[in-house]
Amino acid sequence: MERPPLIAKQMTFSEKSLSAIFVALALATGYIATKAYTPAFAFHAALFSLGSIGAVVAILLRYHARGPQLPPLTIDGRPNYNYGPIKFASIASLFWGVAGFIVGLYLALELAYPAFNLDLPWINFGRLRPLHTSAVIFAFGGNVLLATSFYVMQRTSRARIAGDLAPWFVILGYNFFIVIAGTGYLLGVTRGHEYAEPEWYAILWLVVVWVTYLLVYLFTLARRQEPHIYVANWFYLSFVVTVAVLVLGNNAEIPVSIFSPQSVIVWAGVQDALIQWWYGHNAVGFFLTTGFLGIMYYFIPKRTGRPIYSYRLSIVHFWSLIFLYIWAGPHHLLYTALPDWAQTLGMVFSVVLWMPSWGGMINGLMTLSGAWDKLRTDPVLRMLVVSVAFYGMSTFEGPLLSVKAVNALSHYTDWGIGHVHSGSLGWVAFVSFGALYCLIPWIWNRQLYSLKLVNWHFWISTIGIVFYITSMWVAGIMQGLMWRAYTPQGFLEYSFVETTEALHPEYVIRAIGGGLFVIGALIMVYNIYRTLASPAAESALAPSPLPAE
Ligand code: HEM
Ligand code: HEM
Ligand SMILES: [Cu+2]
Repeated sequence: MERPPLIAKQMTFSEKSLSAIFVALALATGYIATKAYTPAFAFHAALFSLGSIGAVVAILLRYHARGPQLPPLTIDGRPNYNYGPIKFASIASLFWGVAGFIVGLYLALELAYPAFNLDLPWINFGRLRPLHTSAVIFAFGGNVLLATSFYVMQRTSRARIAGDLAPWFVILGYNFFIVIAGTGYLLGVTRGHEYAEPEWYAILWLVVVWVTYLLVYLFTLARRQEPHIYVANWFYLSFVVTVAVLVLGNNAEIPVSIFSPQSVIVWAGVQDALIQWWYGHNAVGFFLTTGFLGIMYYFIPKRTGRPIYSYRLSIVHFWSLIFLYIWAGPHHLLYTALPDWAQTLGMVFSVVLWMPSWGGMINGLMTLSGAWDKLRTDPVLRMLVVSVAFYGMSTFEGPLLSVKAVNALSHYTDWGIGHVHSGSLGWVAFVSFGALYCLIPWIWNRQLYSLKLVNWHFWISTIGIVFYITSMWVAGIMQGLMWRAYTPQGFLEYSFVETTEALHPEYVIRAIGGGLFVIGALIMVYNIYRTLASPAAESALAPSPLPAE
C-alpha cells in the first residue's frame, strides 16, 4: 500500500481567525460583565465570555484531533456528506422539544389551577409563557429546521456542506442564542414584543449566526452536482432570508448603554404595532410554515418513494404563498388604532391565502396517490400525512379568523390559542416528529428501534391534540359570547371573573391533552434512544413496514 505523502499540519485560516475573534469576544464580554448595570446582564455577559472561551478550546481540541488535511469533499467520486452538525441539531431539537412541551403543560396547569404559581416570580405565567413559545418555536422548531435543511441541502445538491467550522458555528451559535434568550425570560429580561422578546445583544448575536447560515446555504448550493435546485431548498431559503429581514425590521432599536440589557425601539405607537405583527405573522408564515413545507417537500416523497404529485404546483405554491403571506399581518390588529384600509388589506390577503395553502396541502397529500396502502403499514408516514392535514385545517381556520366579523368574537379568546396549537402541534410538531423519525436512522445508519412505539406516539399525541383544540374552541366561543352578552337593561351580563370561572373545565381538558402530548414525545425519546443504542444497520435507508393490522 502506498503511504500518503506527509503534509505538515497547519491551522486553517478560519481556525486561526475564529479563535482570535473568540478571544477578543471573551475579553470584551468579560469586561462588560464587571461593569454591567444589572445582575442579569452581568450573568449574560459572563455566559458570553465563558462561551467564547469554550469555543476557542473546542477549536483547538478539534485541531489537535484532526488529520493534517480537512475531510475531502468526495470519496471515490461520491459526496462525503457532513452529518456531525445535523446529529447535534436533531438531538438538541428533541431536548428542547420535550422541555418546551413540559413548560406548556405547566402553563396549562397554572391556568387551570393558579396555585401552581407557587408564588415564585421566576415561574409565573408571564415569564414562563415566552419561555414556552420560544422553546417550542425557536429551540425545538429551529433545531429541526437547521438539522433537516443541512441534510436536504447536501442530499439534493449531492455536495458536502460548505465550510468546515461554519456549520458548527451556526448550530452551536444558534443554541447559545436560545440559552441567552431563555434564561433572560426567567430573569425578567424581555422587550415585551411577542415572539421577539430577546433583547438587543441576543439579537446582535443571532444576526451573525443567521448570516453565516445563509452563506453556508448559498455556498453549498453553489457547489451542487445537480443541475436543478430542488423545490424544498426554495422553501428553506425563503425561510432563512425572510426571517433575517423580519428580525432586522422588528429589532430596529437603540441600546440604552452597552452595559445595559435594555434598548428602545425606533418605531412608535401604532407603527410599532404594525411592524410587530408584520413580524409576528410572518414568523408564522416563514418560520412555522415555509421552513416546514421544505420538510414536507423532501421527506414525504422520500418516505413514500414517489415523486412529488405536481412539481409545477409546488412552484406555484411557493411564489403565491410568499407573495401573499407578507401582506396579511394586519389581521392581528383588527379593530385597533390601525387605519381601517390596512385592516381590510390584511383581511383580504388572509382570505386569499387560503388557496395557495390548500394547493400545498393537496400537493403533499396527493404525493401518496398509488401508495395509500403505506399509511396502514408505516406510522411515520401516517404522522407526516396527518401533519399536512392539520396544515390544511389551520390554514382554513386562519382565513376564517381574519374575517372581521369572526374576529370580533374570536379575538382575545382561547379560540386563538386553539388555532395556534392546531397549527403548531398538529402541523409543526407532527411534521417534525415524522422528519426526525426518518432523519435520525438515516444519518446514524441505524434501523429505527420500534415502529410500534411510533404508532403509540402517533395515537396518544393525536388524542392529546384533539383534546387541546376542541376544548379551546368551546372555551373561546363561550368566552366571546359571554363577553358580549348584555342584560335587557343594557348592562354587561357577566363580570370578567365569571367568564374565567366558566373556563375551568376546558382548561383542565386542555391540560390533559397537553399531558398526552408530552407522553407521546417521551415515547419518541425512548424510541430514539434505543435506536441509537443499537448496532449500525446494513442499510437503514429503506423503511421496514409493519404487517397490516
Ligand atoms: C392561511 C393561513 C393562516 C391565516 C390566514 C391565519 C390567520 C390568523 C389570525 C386571523 C389569527 C388571530 C389574530 C387575532 O385575533 O389575534 C392568527 C393567530 C395565530 N396564528 Fe394563524 N393563520 C394561518 C395559519 C397559521 C398556521 C399554519 C400557524 C402555525 C403553524 C399559525 C399560527 C398562529 C399563531 C401563533 C397565532 C397567534 C398570534 C398571537 O400571539 O396573537 N397560523 N392566525
Ligand atoms: C404539550 C404541548 C403544549 C402545551 C400543553 C401548550 C400549552 C400552552 C399554553 C397553556 C399556552 C398559553 C395560552 C394562553 O395564553 O392562554 C400556550 C401558548 C402558546 N403555545 Fe403552546 N403548548 C404546547 C405545545 C406547543 C407547541 C409544540 C408550539 C409550537 C410549535 C406551541 C406554541 C405556542 C404559541 C405560539 C403560544 C402563544 C399563543 C398566542 O399568544 O396566541 N405550543 N401553549
Ligand atoms: Cu397572522
